[in-house]
Amino acid sequence: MKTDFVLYRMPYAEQAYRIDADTTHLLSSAEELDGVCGFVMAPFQTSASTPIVVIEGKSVPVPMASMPSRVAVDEHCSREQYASDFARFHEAICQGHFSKLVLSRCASFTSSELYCPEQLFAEACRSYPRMMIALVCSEVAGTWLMATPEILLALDGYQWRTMALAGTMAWEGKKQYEWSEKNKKEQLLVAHYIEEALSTFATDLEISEPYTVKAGNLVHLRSDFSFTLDDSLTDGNGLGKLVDALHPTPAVCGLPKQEAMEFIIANESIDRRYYSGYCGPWNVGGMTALFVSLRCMELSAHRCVLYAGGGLLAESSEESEWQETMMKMEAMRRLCTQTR
Ligand SMILES: C=C(O[C@@H]1C=C(C(=O)O)C=C[C@H]1O)C(=O)O
Repeated sequence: MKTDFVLYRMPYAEQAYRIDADTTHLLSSAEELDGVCGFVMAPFQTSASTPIVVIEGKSVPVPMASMPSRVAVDEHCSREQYASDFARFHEAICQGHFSKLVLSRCASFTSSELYCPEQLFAEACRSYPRMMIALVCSEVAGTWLMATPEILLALDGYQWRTMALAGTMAWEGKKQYEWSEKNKKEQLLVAHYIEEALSTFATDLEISEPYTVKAGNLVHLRSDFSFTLDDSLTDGNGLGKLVDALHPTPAVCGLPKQEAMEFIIANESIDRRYYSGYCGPWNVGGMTALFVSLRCMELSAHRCVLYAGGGLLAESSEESEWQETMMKMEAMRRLCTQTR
């Protein structure tokens, strides 16, 4: 049996690390995270077939693999399916059941040549220096590569951090970006949700004004949250509850949360699996940094399945939401269709 492993690299860092599993924990809820340490990869919704995977072992620095070789690819995706999903989601919002829902889709690429996950990881690190890059290879969950800009929960010294990231436009160089009311509203809904979710856990909460951040070929609107937590929480009792209170935020799910999650699972054509879950080191050598699993793909020998979604409000249009998912897939598409 192959050993599970993970390669990961923090935003702005040069060095990547590898953990080969001494043990892989399979958890059925975030509350079980208390007391374990290792690299975590959690799904959108935990189930028997998609448990929370924690790869525990020694984290060691690794050199980068060389460039990927030439691959020939083909795209398969269904616009009709997306359009009918959009119609269902949009109607539920317009009927007043939800103030926001995130609709996602996937696209698959096949190659006549084998994909080498370690090479794709190295290329992602080079291409996206500001993102957290992770390659998780797990017997149970499969092989996933992500290049994500979104922190779910991270510890910085004594300060805990999270962010409300939403609203998307194409990056067009350094300039003043004008955000539409729809984008501002989408981001504000996420920020309010996070503030509420943190209210029973956090003290000294500070929230920044929303500002524009670059993420690969895109820009988003982001506001930062920093706070302290009671020692009793950080001593390993209840931090999992905080993760549960945050995940899934309306940046990937919707409002109201529980109903939105049920609606998505029942009405979205794709099975999200680990896309829009979270991943990152959890108490590994003192480091805890969980990121939302976005801009990701699942890899098999000759095939990549890319995932992307976007927040829908009553004023959303199908064409512009589709374009947004195309732009969001671009970061991973570039990697798996590389022809150098
Ligand atoms: C859902 C995704 O991204 C999230 C949704 C965004 C949006 O709707 O504008 C922006 C950033 C992310 O929080 C994705 O990349 O698949």
